[in-house]
Amino acid sequence: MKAVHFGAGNIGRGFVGTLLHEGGYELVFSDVAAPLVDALTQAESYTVHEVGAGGQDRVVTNFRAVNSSEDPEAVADEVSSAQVVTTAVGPTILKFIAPHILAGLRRRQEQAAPLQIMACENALGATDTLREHVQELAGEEWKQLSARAVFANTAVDRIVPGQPVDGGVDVTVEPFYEWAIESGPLGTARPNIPGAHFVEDLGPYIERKLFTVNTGHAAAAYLGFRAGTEKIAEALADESVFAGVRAALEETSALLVDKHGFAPEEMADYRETILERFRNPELPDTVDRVGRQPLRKLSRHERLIGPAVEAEERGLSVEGLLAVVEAALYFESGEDEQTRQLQALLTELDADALTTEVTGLLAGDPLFDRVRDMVAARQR
Ligand SMILES: NC(=O)c1ccc[n+]([C@@H]2O[C@H](COP(=O)([O-])OP(=O)(O)OC[C@H]3O[C@@H](n4cnc5c(N)ncnc54)[C@H](O)[C@@H]3O)[C@@H](O)[C@H]2O)c1
Ligand SMILES: O=P(O)(O)OC[C@@H](O)[C@@H](O)[C@H](O)[C@H](O)CO
Repeated sequence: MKAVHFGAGNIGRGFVGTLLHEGGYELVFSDVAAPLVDALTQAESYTVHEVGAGGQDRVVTNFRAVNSSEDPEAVADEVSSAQVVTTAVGPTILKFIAPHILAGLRRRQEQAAPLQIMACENALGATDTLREHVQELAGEEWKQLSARAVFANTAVDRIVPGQPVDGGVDVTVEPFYEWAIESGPLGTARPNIPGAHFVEDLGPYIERKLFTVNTGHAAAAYLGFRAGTEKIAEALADESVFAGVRAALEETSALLVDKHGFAPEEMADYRETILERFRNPELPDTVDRVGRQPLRKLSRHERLIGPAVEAEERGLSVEGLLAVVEAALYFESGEDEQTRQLQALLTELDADALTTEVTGLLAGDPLFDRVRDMVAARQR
């Protein structure tokens, strides 16, 4: 069995690749970062160091790496004969993966079992997005090719911090992980991924993950940066940051209970586990990494504005979430391009235009006025 994984970065090596290896797949990493591809090509194994309570070292072997910029033909060949394709490249990069998948499907033998494709990104319906890109590229040809692949949405959860530049290909991760996969598209031929669970309706799971783990994380990063902290664990140790994270998460939990029927006690336990994970003192995670790409994180259906609008529409509290949105406007940490772009937009656009450009809210929408007022205050 062979799996091709696009994106050999933090979560690619530290989670997706690890579980595919443990599930018995021969692993082919595909990435565009030449030094990373070279390092993986030279390594016979790498070690995933789980740090924190219950953590152990796991060794990954039986992999190779291909540079998809330099050798797209080799990538198409690998995809054509794989059983599984996964991605962890970032939601905005999926459009660049689509041509490789299409090229692989064109070469795939017609009688082969359908290729199982799963995008492991922090976004709602990421695999659907990838399928739409492939389908759009294929045009009319999709009628012949569509039976050669199945596309299943997934929700993946494991905190994998940025790794030291000179740290080689080993990865430091937290011990916790969760991987939920939409079962419908796969039928009975499920991929062999240890610990993954298959669910009929992924919607509630991905929303619970994004609107708790990722909303809470964003809160820790944006409130933590304003409080002068660099590490996520340090941010949580600051009482006012902790209170702000907790307030935002109580609001998203109330929404998830109301919308999906999760039990309030189950949500309270889920929240506490997550706060404990954020506080892991051995995990070297930073506000830079967790707050990266604030334009994506502030967009209409993402982890802050998304749940805030739905909560407002249901008459639920949104004060904690709006406090995080406000803090995000002050985020200037790290080398990230979108962080620079947000600060530039704050000087270039007026408050109404910026609110719509960044959050997707239109004048008259719930919360537009409140967000616009926060933007205007930031610009004064
Ligand atoms: N790190 C985490 O804790 C975590 C957890 C769950 C989900 N995720 C999600 O996984 C995705 C990746 O996150 P990450 O933290 O591993 O980021 P990362 O930057 O460490 O890894 C991304 C990798 O993708 C590669 N890449 C970029 N463009 C590419 C292309 N066109 N083709 C192939 N590879 C390409 C990069 O070179 C890099 O190695 C994101 O969607 C993120 O939200 C991350
Ligand atoms: O990857 P992003 O930028 O969407 O979000 C940053 C972190 O919140 C995220 O990577 C978490 O560590 C991860 O989602 C935990 O499962």
